[in-house]
Amino acid sequence: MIELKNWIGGAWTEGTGPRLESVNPANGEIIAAGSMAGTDQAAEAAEAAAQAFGGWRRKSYDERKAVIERFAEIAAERKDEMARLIAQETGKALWDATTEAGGIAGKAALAVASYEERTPTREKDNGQLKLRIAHKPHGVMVVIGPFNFPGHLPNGQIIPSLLAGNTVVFKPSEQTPAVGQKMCEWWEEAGLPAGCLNLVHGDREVAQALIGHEKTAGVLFTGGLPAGRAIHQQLAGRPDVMLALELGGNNPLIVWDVANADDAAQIIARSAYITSGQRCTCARRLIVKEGEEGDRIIKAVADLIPQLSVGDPLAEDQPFMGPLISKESAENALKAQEALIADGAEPIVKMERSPAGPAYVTPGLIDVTAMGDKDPDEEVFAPLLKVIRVKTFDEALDEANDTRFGLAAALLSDDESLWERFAGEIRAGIVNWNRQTTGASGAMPFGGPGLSGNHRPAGSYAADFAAWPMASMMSEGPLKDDQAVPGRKA
Ligand SMILES: NC(=O)C1=CN([C@@H]2O[C@H](COP(=O)(O)OP(=O)(O)OC[C@H]3O[C@@H](n4cnc5c(N)ncnc54)[C@H](O)[C@@H]3O)[C@@H](O)[C@H]2O)C=CC1
Ligand SMILES: O=C(O)CCC(=O)N[C@@H](CCC(=O)O)C(=O)O
Repeated sequence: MIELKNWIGGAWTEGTGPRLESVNPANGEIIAAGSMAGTDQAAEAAEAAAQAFGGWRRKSYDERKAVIERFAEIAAERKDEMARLIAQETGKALWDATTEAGGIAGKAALAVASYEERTPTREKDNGQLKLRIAHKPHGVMVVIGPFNFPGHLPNGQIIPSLLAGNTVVFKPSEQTPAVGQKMCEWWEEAGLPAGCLNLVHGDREVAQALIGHEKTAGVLFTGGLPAGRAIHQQLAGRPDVMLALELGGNNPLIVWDVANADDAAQIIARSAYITSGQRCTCARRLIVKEGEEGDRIIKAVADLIPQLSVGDPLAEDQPFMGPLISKESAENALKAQEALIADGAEPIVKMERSPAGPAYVTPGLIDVTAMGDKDPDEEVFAPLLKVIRVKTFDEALDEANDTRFGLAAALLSDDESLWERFAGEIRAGIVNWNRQTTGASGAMPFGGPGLSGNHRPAGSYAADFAAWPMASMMSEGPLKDDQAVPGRKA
């Protein structure tokens, strides 16, 4: 079993808070245990990061980049070890966890490219003056991670932060602390100076202590809307703190004028059911044409569902998907489905408990057309896809945009002119044509409008929230005031 420890100022320290256990949702085994940090230890971590800031920001960009590249080499060498740990801790199928582990290693090169494209120092001459735009680190960045991508997503905030010269306190999700700890061990091995990255384990109380600490200059959060809102409220009146919120979605997928229903069904399944529906980019609403075409698409998805195997994430014969993160999460998802049915939804393929174990559910497909406005605009973080039938493409667009969120959307269509209309009118940050809603590219921004965040996208735009711009006008040569001012006597 992995012993959970906090990493504060370069020292691995026992937590003084409540006991923390990380449970493998596939079989209920405890895979890691220890204690959460006390709130005093959270404060120590923020102080350690503040102390390390001066030394780290004064290192040259190339020196910082070298440490980050060493971390990436370790992550690439140990990808399989990380993939196994991710699979055990999250319940993701090993093939899925392997993709995440590969993303951890790949982030360094992407972040370097983004930094150099978006926030390098630039100078230009306007004839009389030199103009310079430089970028400065904020200071101590608090990174609060989710369970569903416990490595890749916080890593996508830690690396750009460090590259820009910030120092970091990282609090992984209490449901997946071991993956976060493993990444910190690799940073230590890569030679990151003490205090530049600190790890504190804990729940909301520890997060709140970090967010409210006087030395905290930025909060980079990935998680659900309720927690994102609470953080936004905690920081009300603190415009000096950089806040980047990467929240959930209620993502639409329109299928319109498609000849090949079976191929469409494969893409729909990858959008809705990958990672057991536990991706913020998962499609939640399938919008189809009323009548024969819609029926054909729905039938193709319903026929595909029994072929999507659900089982042990580490089985030799890999399943399509593993369990949800916990038994409670499975129970909540089934309750959400029952509430929809009670309010008029018609199950096409019911999401069911799986015999594989209490955290497992099977993919579900449910027609909510008759519910109209009674269909709640909420994210159900599970493999449940709602079907909505509409008459026209205009109605499909209106339906797709009828959400408070705005993270991801996709159109499956053989008609390019529909794609151009979709791209022009859809309100979402990640918008694809004939591709699944999931599996975003790290070479592009990652985030969206509405309640999916606060307009601080991650991905390649993480460079922007990792640094602030400084604009300078520079006049070379000996000081001479040669600017005429009206009303000044010579
Ligand atoms: N837009 C994006 O980039 C992504 C968004 N997500 C969203 O994350 C959610 C799933 O992840 P979960 O781990 O269940 O999210 P969560 O919101 O329950 O927890 C995320 C983190 O927030 C902390 N936390 C919880 N309440 C808090 C509070 N009041 N103040 C401060 N911190 C608090 C937790 O300890 C955890 O570390 C889904 O809603 C999903 O859509 C997940 C991945 C990517
Ligand atoms: O920042 C990046 O490198 C790209 C973001 C990314 O990998 N997104 C994943 C998972 C995020 C989630 O849905 O929870 C995706 O688009 O599938």
